[in-house]
Amino acid sequence: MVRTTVSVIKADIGGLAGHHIVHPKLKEIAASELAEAKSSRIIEDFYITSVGDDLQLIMTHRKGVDSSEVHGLAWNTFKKCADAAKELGLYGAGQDLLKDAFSGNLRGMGPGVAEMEFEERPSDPIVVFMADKTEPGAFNLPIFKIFADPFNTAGLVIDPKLHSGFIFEIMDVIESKVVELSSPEDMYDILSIIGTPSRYVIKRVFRKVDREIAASISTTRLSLIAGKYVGKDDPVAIVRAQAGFPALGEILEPFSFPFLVAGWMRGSHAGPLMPVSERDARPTRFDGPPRIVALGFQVKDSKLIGPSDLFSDVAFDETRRMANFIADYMRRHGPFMPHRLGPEEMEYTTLPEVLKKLEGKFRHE
Ligand SMILES: O=C(COP(=O)(O)O)[C@@H](O)[C@H](O)[C@H](O)COP(=O)(O)O
Repeated sequence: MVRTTVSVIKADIGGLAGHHIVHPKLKEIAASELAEAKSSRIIEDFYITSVGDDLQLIMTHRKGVDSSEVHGLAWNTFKKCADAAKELGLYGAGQDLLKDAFSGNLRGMGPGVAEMEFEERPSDPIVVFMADKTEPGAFNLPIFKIFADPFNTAGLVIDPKLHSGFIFEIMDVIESKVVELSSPEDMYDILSIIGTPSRYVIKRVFRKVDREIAASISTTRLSLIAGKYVGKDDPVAIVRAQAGFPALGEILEPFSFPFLVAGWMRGSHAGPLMPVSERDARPTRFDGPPRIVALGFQVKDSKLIGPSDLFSDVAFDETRRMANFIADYMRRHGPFMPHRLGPEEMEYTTLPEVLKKLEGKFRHE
């Protein structure tokens, strides 16, 4: 049986009008690079889109996860786009390409990667999530709800295939360590760490009965690679749906609540995560508010059928209205916490430079 790999690889390689949107020319270049790779069978299929100023390469292939050929293809594509971004004078051209030379894998190089390999079911629906102006830990709350909260996912109670629960692989991004915890039995332990999303990030989820991959989330923290703020990580995730996995509607349900995430202006503010259509993935207000797009595909013979732009549903209108209301409320705090993030998270922004200047002005009392 053929195994298919889905790779979602993204990078911010330059924005039109600041950190706003991707110029169409960059999408054209990426499309022509991936079309060539498809004809030479490096990949089987692809879909290109953008969310805010992040270029998104959604690809299927048969080379497995961490394939140097596929990662190399993404790297070279981003490099070509970055060159074009420089020529066009786009803002932050090449921003997420933090290393000079590709050395076989994108890990630690800047672009965000979510990948999974599986044997296709007769019908295999997936959801690809792409966020802008936030960090990977933003997925902790919705992924937990999808795979562990029976008030969100009815199937955890009703469906025998989901009833034994899921295994969460959680990464400590500061110490580069992972831990596996199982739901429902380790639920309180899971929550005790993923409630600190700046440090503990859900990386993968497996179905407990057979360890089948259920979700994969990018964990790149750009500031930890670069040692300073170089734009937000803007994570991506892949989630499998239906027939032994949560239903499409159970996967989307957590996003009907515009929960607060870290990011927004200068990566330094808490704000509501707004679910939007591809058309509305153009953050402007205070460089945000942070937003997320969800695309639904069927994977068939390693080809991508679709997508359907899932948050374009009017059922999310009320969430967007609430997100705008929360954005107003949070903005009125100006430079005060908890709108502005706490000192630990501000360490990787430009605030420490400002505080340093003040050091000499303090006197003991
Ligand atoms: O967080 C931001 C950009 O993140 P992004 O590139 O979208 O990951 C922005 O809010 C910038 O920090 C802000 O526009 C200031 O940018 P600079 O003028 O310092 O480049």
